[in-house]
Amino acid sequence: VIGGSVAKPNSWPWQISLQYQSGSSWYHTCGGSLVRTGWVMTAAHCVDRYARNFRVVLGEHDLYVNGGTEQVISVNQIYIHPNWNSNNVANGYDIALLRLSSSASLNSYVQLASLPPADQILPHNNLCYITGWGRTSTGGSLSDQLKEAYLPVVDHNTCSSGGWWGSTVKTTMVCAGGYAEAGCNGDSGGPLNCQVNGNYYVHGIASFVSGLGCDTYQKPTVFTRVSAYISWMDSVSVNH
Ligand SMILES: CC(C)c1ccc(NC(=O)[C@@H]2CCCN2C(=O)[C@H](CCCC[NH3+])NC(=O)C(F)(F)F)cc1
Repeated sequence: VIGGSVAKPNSWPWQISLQYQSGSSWYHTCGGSLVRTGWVMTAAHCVDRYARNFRVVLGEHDLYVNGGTEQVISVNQIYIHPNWNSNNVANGYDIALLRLSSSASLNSYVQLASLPPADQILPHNNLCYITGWGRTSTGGSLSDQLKEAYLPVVDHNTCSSGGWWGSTVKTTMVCAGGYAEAGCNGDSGGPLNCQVNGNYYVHGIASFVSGLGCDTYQKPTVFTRVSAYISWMDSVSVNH
């Protein structure tokens, strides 16, 4: 996350750290959201590479400090959207569901995300926050502690216009961005937390930013629009 500030610990209790094993160590690679006690929602591009060992850390704040609130659960199965094409993130479908090997215990540090109703579209400038442990500057290092940044919605009309993202952005995506705030590598898969009638809902899954830099002018962070995939998620979790 570029800009913003360190989040109050566990104030986004559905945020998870998706980690992969290399040798005997584990590394943060993406964010994600707990959507059922046994299911995590993340980006397809986070898990579409060669078979890796993944684990999910819930109740996390500082990646390098054991705060005593963490729950570490291994990933049993990965369900990537069937239409996802790793060679073309502009197509959309950058969404995956991870089946956990055991159920998370819900408490004040670990809670389920609220998902929006199917097909809900938020208005321009709707209040949202991106959260994540991603790079704090383009080419910089990951954040040790979970960060949050104010990222108001940029409506499709604006986001898909010339000078902005143009036709790269589809209606199955949500754009959000200030001018100094943005998602960055390592925030992928994490939530765009949007306030609707006083409650926060996960409306986006961090998908891509400009290859020219995470906070490039008129290239707001692009998220998978969660409300476009409610029925797909229901069908996966009901059948598995
Ligand atoms: C749509 C197409 C023209 C396109 C547009 C932007 C990109 N951006 C990028 O690839 C930049 C550079 C490093 C990682 N990155 C990203 O945008 C990465 C992974 C994208 C996955 C693409 N296979 N995503 C993120 O950093 C984010 F925003 F989710 F936190 C890639 C492709």
